[in-house]
Amino acid sequence: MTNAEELPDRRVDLDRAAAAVRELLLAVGEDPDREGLRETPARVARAYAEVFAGLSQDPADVLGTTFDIGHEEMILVKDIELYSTCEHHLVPFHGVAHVGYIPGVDGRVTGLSKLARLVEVFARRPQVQERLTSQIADALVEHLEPRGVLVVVECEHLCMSMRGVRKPGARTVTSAVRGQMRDVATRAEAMSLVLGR
Ligand SMILES: Nc1nc2c(ncn2[C@@H]2O[C@H](COP(=O)(O)OP(=O)(O)OP(=O)(O)O)[C@@H](O)[C@H]2O)c(=O)[nH]1
Ligand SMILES: [Zn+2]
Repeated sequence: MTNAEELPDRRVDLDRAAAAVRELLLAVGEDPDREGLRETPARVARAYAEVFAGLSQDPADVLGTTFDIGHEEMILVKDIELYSTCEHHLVPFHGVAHVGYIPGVDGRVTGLSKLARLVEVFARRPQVQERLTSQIADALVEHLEPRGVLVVVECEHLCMSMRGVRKPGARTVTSAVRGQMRDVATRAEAMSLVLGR
């Protein structure tokens, strides 16, 4: 995938989503026609369109803007807040991503905000945290051709907090390391920057 035109049209079907939410309310024993719920199916459909907007976004568009500043050392943006949706239970998981890379031989970099936008593209989809982490890393490898990439994601999963095992506060940490970031010393430097709050 190189540009938005090549993506299938995956914009959310609002009417279909609203009908499904109405069915869900009926299934749990609610009355979707009572005053407080009357607008809820349409409202939830719009909310889902926002929460899953990443399905119709292409990381190539986000990382299309690069500039050559000849910087060859590590660049790390940390504590990028994220909200995603667990694909198993369709409830949120939220936390932070730390995204770092070492530019390629040409020293080309992307704008710092683009790293946060890249996180959004993949977070706003039904996800598991491991895939979210590796997709961010692999998109950077594909589009920036950097020497190395490190992505660390730390999240609390509401499916573990509000239901199921009910362990609020448990945080899941995942990482994806590519290229020169695999070197022990480089990785240690990146991790010390991530952990140094
Ligand atoms: N590896 C991984 N697991 C996840 C993620 N989000 C949710 N899960 C887990 O997915 C699993 C689904 O397990 P199932 O046994 O099929 O579903 P369940 O009966 O609802 O499981 P419980 O949550 O243990 O009640 C659970 O253990 C969740 O904690 C994620 O991002 N990565
Ligand atoms: Zn879950």
